[in-house]
Amino acid sequence: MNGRPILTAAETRAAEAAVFATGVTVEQAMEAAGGVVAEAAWRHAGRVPTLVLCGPGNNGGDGYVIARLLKARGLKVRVAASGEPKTDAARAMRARWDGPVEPLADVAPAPLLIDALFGTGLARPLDPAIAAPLERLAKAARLRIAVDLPSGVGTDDGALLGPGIAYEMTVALAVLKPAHRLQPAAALMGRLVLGDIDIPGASKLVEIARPHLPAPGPADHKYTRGHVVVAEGAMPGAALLSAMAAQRGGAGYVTLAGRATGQGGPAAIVRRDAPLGEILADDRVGVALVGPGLGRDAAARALLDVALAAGRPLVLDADALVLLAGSGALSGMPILTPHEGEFTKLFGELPGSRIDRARAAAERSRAVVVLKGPDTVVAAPDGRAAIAAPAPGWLATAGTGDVLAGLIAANRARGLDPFDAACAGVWLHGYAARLAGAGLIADDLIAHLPRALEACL
Ligand SMILES: NC(=O)C1=CN([C@@H]2O[C@H](COP(=O)(O)OP(=O)(O)OC[C@H]3O[C@@H](n4cnc5c(N)ncnc54)[C@H](O)[C@@H]3O)[C@@H](O)[C@H]2O)[C@H](O)CC1
Ligand SMILES: [K+]
Repeated sequence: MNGRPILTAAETRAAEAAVFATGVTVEQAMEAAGGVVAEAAWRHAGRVPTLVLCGPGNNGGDGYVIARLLKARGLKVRVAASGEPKTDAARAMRARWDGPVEPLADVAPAPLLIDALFGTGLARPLDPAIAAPLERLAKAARLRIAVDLPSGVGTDDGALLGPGIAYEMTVALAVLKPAHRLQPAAALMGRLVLGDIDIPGASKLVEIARPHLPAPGPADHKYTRGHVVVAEGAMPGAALLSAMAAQRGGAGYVTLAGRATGQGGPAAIVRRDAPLGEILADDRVGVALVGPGLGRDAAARALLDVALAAGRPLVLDADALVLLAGSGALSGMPILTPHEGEFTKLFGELPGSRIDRARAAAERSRAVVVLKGPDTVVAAPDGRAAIAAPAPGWLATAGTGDVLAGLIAANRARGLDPFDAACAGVWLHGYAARLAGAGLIADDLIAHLPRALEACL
């Protein structure tokens, strides 16, 4: 799978254990971890008086190493701890720290705060006796750096288990964890740096990577590049946005068909008033996109039924998802693109993290599920899943979902597998949003798609 692996706390421990089984010691891994964080802190903050907060586990162990290494570089470093170290490796690192260790409760702040209280081992919400001084010291500092994770977030679900402090930098150790990309935790990370400590991790969960989308070759023509048919329903503006996004997103041929309610848009988009079933009977149709502006009435239902029966690759969005509520497994592995509200209507209240929920929904529906949001998750029925890197909050505006559906449709029509097509669409969408910048509207995203595509050649 493309993209940086993301490992849960248990998977990270298993990856560490596999390395320890080869003869590497925990102390060596901890020295390496402390080394990468000290280096990153030095490069980020320079010669700044520093306070390192150490917890009871191996995250705290990393903290004692960081304190020693920064002190060796000539920094003024103080250490405060929430208690005595509880692991052998952390005790060993505590013993190698030659300065005092102050109690957390009443320690004075410093301009740089390094938080090594808890990492992947946090098992429950932070006690106020730890959360209160952490918050006080973070507020008084000028710069805040988190070791592996901000203390007080759920590693696997990104939940808030502490004061929700925003850091300037987080140094993820060995691999990314779900909390680095899942909200609300992801918003606290600041600059996210991956600290390589030579512990390889493989996972069925990755960060969505820039896709490779080669330019059309000499043998390509409009149909090999992908023919996207977008169903036009009650609100034709939404379908037009999807159609334009599919077109600028690389599709060779885009047709609007269905209720023939719309007008306007580029002359290169073909409008047909033949019955949708007749149009989808053409085996050169690469994908049918149904849902944006579809409506929820009998006519909408009829269009959806025609598309479901046509046997073409499908992308189902918006109203189509609401109409699908209560249906079981779907055939042909369609791509479903619900936001939270549509997801709940479609699948009910599922337990677990956004990743767990998207995976369960994908398995149940036999579809690729794109659970949209500030931390979009893509999941396939075979367990593959991917999380998008943070995209600009400016995407929270009308029509951007229609653009995403069109982009995913274009990538599916060009022949990508449903999971890869969904990931490619999400990546292009986020990248186009960064190019479009502050105050973007959905139409601006479409205007920036050619440059986003160029980045993938
Ligand atoms: N990824 C790697 O290869 C390496 C990671 N390292 C660092 O180790 C931590 C994980 O260490 P671990 O000891 O498993 O967990 P923590 O330090 O996060 O904390 C466990 C410790 O805390 C207690 N505890 C849990 N929740 C609470 C709470 N709410 N209040 C109080 N105490 C709590 C628990 O009982 C334990 O005693 C990882 O993040 C990296 O930073 C290593 O350096 C090796 C390489
Ligand atoms: K931490």
